[in-house]
Amino acid sequence: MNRPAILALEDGSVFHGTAIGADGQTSGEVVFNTAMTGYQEILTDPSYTRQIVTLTYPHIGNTGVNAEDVESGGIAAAGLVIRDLPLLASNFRCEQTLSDYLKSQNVLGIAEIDTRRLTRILRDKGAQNGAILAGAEAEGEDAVERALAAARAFPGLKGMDLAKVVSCQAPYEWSEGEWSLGEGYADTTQGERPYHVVAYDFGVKRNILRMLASRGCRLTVVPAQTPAAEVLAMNPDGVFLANGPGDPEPCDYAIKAIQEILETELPIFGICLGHQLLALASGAKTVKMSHGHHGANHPVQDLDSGKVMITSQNHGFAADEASLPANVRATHRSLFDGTLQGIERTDRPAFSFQGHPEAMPGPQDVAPLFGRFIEMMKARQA
Ligand SMILES: NC(=O)CC[C@H](N)C(=O)O
Repeated sequence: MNRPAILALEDGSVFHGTAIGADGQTSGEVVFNTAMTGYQEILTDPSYTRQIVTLTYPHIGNTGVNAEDVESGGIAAAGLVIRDLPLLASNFRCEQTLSDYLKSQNVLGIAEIDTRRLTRILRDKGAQNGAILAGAEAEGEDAVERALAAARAFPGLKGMDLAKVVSCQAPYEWSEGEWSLGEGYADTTQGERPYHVVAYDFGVKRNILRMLASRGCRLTVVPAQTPAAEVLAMNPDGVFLANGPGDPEPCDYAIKAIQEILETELPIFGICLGHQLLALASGAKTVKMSHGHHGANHPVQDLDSGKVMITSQNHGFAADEASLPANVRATHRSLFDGTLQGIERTDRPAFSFQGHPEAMPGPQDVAPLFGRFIEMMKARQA
């Protein structure tokens, strides 16, 4: 039996479809992601907290879901919007259908709407606040009115500090990710990983931790509001600033901590929200973008080499290149809209990237940035 669902946007657009997840109501900022694969990683990326994600690829759910392809402990997105849910989920790793997965985590989803029309609205007008009603909530003459009211009641992500909401509550150690010293070493897998990295958890994706661990990092993941003094007392070789949801600007605790860590000579590497926070801590400004970047095929240019990389992206805010102070250099730029994609401090061993070098989902072109962080720690140890 099909259950009804409604998606409403703050601009008054209304879509009628079928409920594929839990019944009830949800609201958030509606964004579109153009990646063709990775729906499970997208749903569980904490950076999507309070965002309703529509996927432009039309068939979503073909391979079902499994317990491994997750970027956090559960679904973080506020809702899912798709064109078509296949009748059958089929893959040797499939443990559950996408629909059962959404229901089991009490997350709403809507299918059988014109996602091309929706995407054009978001592209032309910018990301919209929106709401989904599903099941009994979507029935009755006043359902559309209630959906529009819920969409307009969402306050918007600007000014919203979500990093401290999704962050871990207590520090923990991370070692998942195969590590070896590499070719040429007799003993490739034994012994202690050589670099101790403290990672600020603003909503960290697990594949970032895996990629650091597999390059020789022992990781201590700490809550977003951990003061710099506590981090420095752990005597790290480097500090990592994670991705995360919401607006970077209100994260004053993180900006202050990063400023204090910048006073030392510790290597710092930031990804996405971590990049925006490094920019803010260095005196630059961030801005809300129109519809942001969410996809796995975004061309980004390395400004030093001229090389163009295909990258994975998920952000709705950006550090403003025009606001960079003299001791911050632009290192990367988006070839889609010219926005800033990477920075480095000229006076400190600190750099950051706006897109996702860990690329889950996505291409691996930017993965060497992890190696750059390792080289900085190696240089400091020497
Ligand atoms: N993936 C991220 O870290 C996103 C950063 C920030 N929340 C933004 O939307 O721009």
